Amino acid sequence: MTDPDVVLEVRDLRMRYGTKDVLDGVTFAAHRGEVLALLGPNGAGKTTTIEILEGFRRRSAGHVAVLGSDPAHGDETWRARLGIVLQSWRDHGKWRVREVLDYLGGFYAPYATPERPRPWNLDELLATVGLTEHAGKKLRHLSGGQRRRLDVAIGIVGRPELLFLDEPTTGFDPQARREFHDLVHRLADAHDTTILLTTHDLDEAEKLADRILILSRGRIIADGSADALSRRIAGEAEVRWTRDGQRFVHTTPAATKFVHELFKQHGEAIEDLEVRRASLEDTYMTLVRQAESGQDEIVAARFREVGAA
Ligand SMILES: Nc1ncnc2c1ncn2[C@@H]1O[C@H](COP(=O)(O)OP(=O)(O)OP(=O)(O)O)[C@@H](O)[C@H]1O
Repeated sequence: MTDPDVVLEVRDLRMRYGTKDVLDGVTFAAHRGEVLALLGPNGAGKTTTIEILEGFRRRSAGHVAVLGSDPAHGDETWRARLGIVLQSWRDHGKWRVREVLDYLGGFYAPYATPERPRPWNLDELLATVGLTEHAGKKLRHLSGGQRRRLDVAIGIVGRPELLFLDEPTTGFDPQARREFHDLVHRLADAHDTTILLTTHDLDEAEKLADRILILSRGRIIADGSADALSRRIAGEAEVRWTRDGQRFVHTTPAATKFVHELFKQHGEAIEDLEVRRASLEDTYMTLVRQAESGQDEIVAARFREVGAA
């Protein structure tokens, strides 16, 4: 029987453009309320994957179920349960923010349920994405960041159960980025929305995602929390300290024990102590480099270990 908590199920997904295999057996699943970040180098196939899941692109082979349906045959009711924020959205510059949201929101009204009133209340939505004071502005007068906030508002106006975000924070200033991160957490925690996002900002992925998926050479080469990936793959921490004006660096898998010994030996002579675990960026670079240099077997074995953790 299918698990109703599984919102996305992708098994052995393949995509070929001409003679080029872009997706070569992609497999992963997402559960209700989970936030997944899909990472990978330029051209890895992230947008292709997302477009297949959205029903905008026909896959070459493999099994895909999105909210229980095959996206290649998704009907209107199915589509109304999805939210999509594309990399860019072209439209009429003379429209005003409030009008666009009101107009698009209207399409979702027939699909309202007691648990999910649709569309989102307009004033609440404008406040949620920080566009209240720009509600009367024409689209062509919005700044890049305001435009991106509107893209997000368009993506969530129908209160989606599953939201796709393709590089959502491009052009956001630090405050808008932080507000957007809070919104993603709220959508996942309070509204039980499952979110699949792509980003090249690893710091953002680490902050937002419950799970990180790394796509490289047509396959998922890692799937796990940022913490689990960095612990299982990079394993070691770097300890830095100063003693008598001299700087020291030591790499160890047992940082706490090492620091304890260090203090036992040198006590207060230790200054500027720092313990640094491998960041998601270190992990990402290691994994992608291994995959690209053809060490897929090692990567796959480690992936299985992480998966089993
Ligand atoms: N319609 C198409 N026809 C032929 N090749 C395509 C088509 N769309 C994408 N590709 C190729 O497929 C590969 C994957 O592209 P895709 O846009 O999915 O990658 P991406 O991971 O989203 O990249 P980026 O990080 O640069 O956005 C690229 O090599 C691209 O050139």
